[in-house]
Amino acid sequence: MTEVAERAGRRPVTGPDEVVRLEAVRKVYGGSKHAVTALDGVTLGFERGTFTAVMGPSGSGKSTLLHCAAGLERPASGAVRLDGTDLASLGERALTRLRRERIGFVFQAFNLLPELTVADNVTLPLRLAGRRPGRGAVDGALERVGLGDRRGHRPAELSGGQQQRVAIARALITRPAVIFGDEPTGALDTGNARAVLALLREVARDAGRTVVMVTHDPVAAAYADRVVFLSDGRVAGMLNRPTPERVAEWLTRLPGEAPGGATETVRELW
Ligand SMILES: Nc1ncnc2c1ncn2[C@@H]1O[C@H](COP(=O)(O)OP(=O)(O)OP(=O)(O)O)[C@@H](O)[C@H]1O
Repeated sequence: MTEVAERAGRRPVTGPDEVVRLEAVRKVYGGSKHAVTALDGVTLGFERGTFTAVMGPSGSGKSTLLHCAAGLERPASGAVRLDGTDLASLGERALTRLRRERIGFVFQAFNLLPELTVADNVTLPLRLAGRRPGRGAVDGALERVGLGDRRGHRPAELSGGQQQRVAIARALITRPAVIFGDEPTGALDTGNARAVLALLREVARDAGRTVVMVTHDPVAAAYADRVVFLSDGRVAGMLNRPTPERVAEWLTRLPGEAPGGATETVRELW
């Protein structure tokens, strides 16, 4: 753990092609009496076209990390850069605009509007941003997620997996710099979860998007290029080219000290 933190301190301020960079981010909830340190000095970069899974025990700070990286919450100290912009330099309106235009979100509960068609759900972020969606863009996004023939359907007429794919098409429509997923497969059965994970991987590899996903599931995490492990609000380690077995092994070591293998994987990265 210490090794990661120390090495993180020596890293350059921005990496080669990092779309998102957190630098010594601390986030504290509550007042002085009941303060909870959700993030305790997280330094981390996410490179363009990569798929990262964020894992760790309940309460380790995964959602808080996502929220700070996406500008949904402001850190107590430290910095977040997204697509070249220091989020602290933006006021609320500019931050909202940046979120709409540069970030896609995929949540466990698909968050589709039931009264809108699939096509209208997908184009919602563009319309909220005052842009007029072209038919080609909508069809392209729906075809990418394998739902080209469902544009006129309502969410209730689709399976959970299909609804999540609509949510991914909606996340893609603005051509965002980064897509954040908070347990995107948490409500899906195995088959649908696999399809959604394969799609997220494809979105990173083929479409060059940067995907960051919080998950509790080692099998889901193994679809990513890299797993970041959090423990007590800190980066406890990282694993490149994860397999479900190695991820599970890592999880059993958290939040305690990570011996042998941890050092080996830390070396892989730094
Ligand atoms: N709005 C809040 N107010 C007070 N404390 C909070 C708030 N949000 C999170 N926390 C606390 O911050 C810590 C980190 O929470 P976070 O939700 O980021 O963890 P997590 O790893 O995503 O957990 P889980 O896997 O259970 O979703 C926890 O101790 C949590 O109780």
